[in-house]
Amino acid sequence: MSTLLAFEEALQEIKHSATVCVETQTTALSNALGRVLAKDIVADISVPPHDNSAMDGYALACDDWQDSKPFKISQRIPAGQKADALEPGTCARIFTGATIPNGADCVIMQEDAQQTGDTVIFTQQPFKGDNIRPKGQDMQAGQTVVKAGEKITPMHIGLLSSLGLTRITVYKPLRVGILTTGDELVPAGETLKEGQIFNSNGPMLNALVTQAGHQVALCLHAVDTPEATEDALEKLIESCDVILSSGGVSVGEEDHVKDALEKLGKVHLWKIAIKPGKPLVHATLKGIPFLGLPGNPSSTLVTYHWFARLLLSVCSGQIAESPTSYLVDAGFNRTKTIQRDEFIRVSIGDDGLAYAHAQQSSGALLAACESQGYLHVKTNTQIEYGCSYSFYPFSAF
Ligand SMILES: Nc1nc2c(c(=O)[nH]1)N[C@H]1C(S)=C(S)[C@@H](COP(=O)(O)OP(=O)(O)OC[C@H]3O[C@@H](n4cnc5c(N)ncnc54)[C@H](O)[C@@H]3O)O[C@H]1N2
Ligand code: MOO
Repeated sequence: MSTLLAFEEALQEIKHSATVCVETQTTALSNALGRVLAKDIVADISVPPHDNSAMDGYALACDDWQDSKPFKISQRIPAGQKADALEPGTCARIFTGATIPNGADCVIMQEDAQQTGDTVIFTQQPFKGDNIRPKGQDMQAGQTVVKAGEKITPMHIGLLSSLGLTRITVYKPLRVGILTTGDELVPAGETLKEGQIFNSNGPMLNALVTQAGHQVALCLHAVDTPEATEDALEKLIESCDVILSSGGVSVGEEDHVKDALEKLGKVHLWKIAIKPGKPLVHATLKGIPFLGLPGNPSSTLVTYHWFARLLLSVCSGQIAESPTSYLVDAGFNRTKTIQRDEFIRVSIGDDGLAYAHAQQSSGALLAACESQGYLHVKTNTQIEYGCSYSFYPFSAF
């Protein structure tokens, strides 16, 4: 146990060893959803570009107001039209989004006005700035509005369109290679022979990588021999920016991934104090970052969520953000402690408490599908009913 690296230390080590491994390109903003911004975007105009009305109503200088005083309507300003300077002592009929004329400093909404012909009276006293959206309220010219490393969301597409942008600089998609290992594995669709199981980690990793916005460049499978493992790794090195593997990282003589890594590259860390996922291995192969995830499907899932997701984020140019968590109270007790940080698959009950799925084996995947996230129980910690622990919904990853 003493040789296991602490969870937080492993996270920091993987995060700090990773660098951006993709080039940049420009792309149409309309095609940029989910891409990673490569250069800060600085607003070159203010939005809105001029003071404008937040209401349909009347623009005037509020110092001119007196209770029930009739105001002449000296101009009509629909949105999208140039406004003339306000004739002193008058008001302008104005509509939502229209430019505030020079000389006016408030807008009275039409529900608080009585218009007769081309005059209008206002019974409520207005104040400076009422119903005016000032120039630059949303963004000021010169302001950095989106930072390099942010993933473009639909809100960003709207925001950048409001600056008039049509093209932006993004990182090229990260090409991820996936290697599954194991003599017992056959692809779904084939017929199982005695002792065989279907390969579930390959398709699951493919989906996780794709969901994160990266490109799966090559998926290979290697039987449990050193030659097959090295051969597959050599092929992945040729065509990928980062490589993930599943299985073959434990201590048995059928586990060849770690030896192959030592032969072809440099191993940085092996074995972490987490459950599930202990035999995780991190290496570099000819300059290419590599993470070997343990083969038990829930260990693959947990180590992907915590470590591979982080590595791929940094390599793809993203700002490495920790997954969002919140504190929830446990709805169960467990007196036994273990010397590993544990990620228990739990659901949140109607009472707001976290309940552990009955099946916590690292070989079981249905438990993850039937749960809502992880309860993080730190090393050597008991679980006490009603005490708070960090809950990470699966959507946080
Ligand atoms: N003597 C010890 N044995 C084991 C240790 C240990 O410390 N000492 N650690 C255990 C832990 S913890 C884990 S986790 C596993 C991880 O082992 P590997 O990463 O070497 O994985 P494999 O042995 O190749 O496979 C483990 C398990 O997962 C199934 N598997 C593998 N790949 C897939 C796949 N693509 N799809 C579906 N299922 C897969 C495989 O059939 C095995 O059942 O080691 C423990 N042993
Ligand atoms: O650490 Mo292993 O992933 O529990 O089975």
